[in-house]
Amino acid sequence: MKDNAESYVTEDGRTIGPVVMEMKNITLRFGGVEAIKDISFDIREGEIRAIIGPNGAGKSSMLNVISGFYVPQEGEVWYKGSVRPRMKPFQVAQQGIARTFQNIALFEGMSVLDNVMTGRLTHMKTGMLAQTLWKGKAEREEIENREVAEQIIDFLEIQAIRKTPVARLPYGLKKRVELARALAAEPSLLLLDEPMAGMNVEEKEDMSRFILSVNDEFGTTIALIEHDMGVVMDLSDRVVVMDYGKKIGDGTPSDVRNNQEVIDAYLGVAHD
Ligand SMILES: Nc1ncnc2c1ncn2[C@@H]1O[C@H](COP(=O)(O)OP(=O)(O)OP(=O)(O)O)[C@@H](O)[C@H]1O
Repeated sequence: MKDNAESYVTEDGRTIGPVVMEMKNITLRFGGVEAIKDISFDIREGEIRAIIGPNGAGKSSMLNVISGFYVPQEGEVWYKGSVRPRMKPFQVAQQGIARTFQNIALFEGMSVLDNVMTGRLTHMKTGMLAQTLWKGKAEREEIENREVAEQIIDFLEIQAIRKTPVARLPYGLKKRVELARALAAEPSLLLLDEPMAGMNVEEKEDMSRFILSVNDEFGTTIALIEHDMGVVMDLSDRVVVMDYGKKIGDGTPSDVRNNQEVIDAYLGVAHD
């Protein structure tokens, strides 16, 4: 077990830094339903951390706690060394956290480029009044933001569709545009909500490759939730497994794969 402040180098030569986020004894209820039951785990800088589990395990609820959208009734979320208070979405973005959604949340009528540009909003310092008064400054800022958006479009290999309205794209490409928009915010922590859901094998392979490249090239810490155990095993450094709101496994993919409780949960073994 490594110390929280310690960095280490993985077998494939990537550096995993100290703990950036710590979930401490999180319990989340919706009325009488306990969606998360006293769960603790951490996320280290630079790692790919997956949260997996069968239907209704509590993964989406957990991602919403990580993103600050839900505030748990019990427990604390520590981020970059302090307890995180209740936050508004723009404050979450200012903390360097960006996310994608399971049910794609893009502006369908807008082009790919314009959608990616919306990811730059937190970086735009010039307000509406200032834009009128200092046109030159606003224009410079627009050019800078556009350059970042174009770089991300190149990185995710979607140049050919940059002017295409999102509504016309197949599902797999829409997911990639969502990833591009999240990356445009230049997050230090990227949250992915079932990034491979509904994809065919080829699209899943592409998405896996891009997730690995984002982590490798930009050093972005990635936390993702996924229903399908297989797809995240090759991708993740560490995996949390949830079932019925509880944590039933936490460790490297091989630790988790050999955990009998995890095997039972995925095979649908009856609970006492
Ligand atoms: N907004 C809500 N109001 C009431 N109950 C909720 C709400 N969100 C989730 N739940 C309940 O909490 C439990 C966990 O749901 P959650 O969506 O977090 O699981 P999940 O692992 O993401 O499932 P799936 O893989 O099917 O998306 C379920 O029993 C669900 O019905």
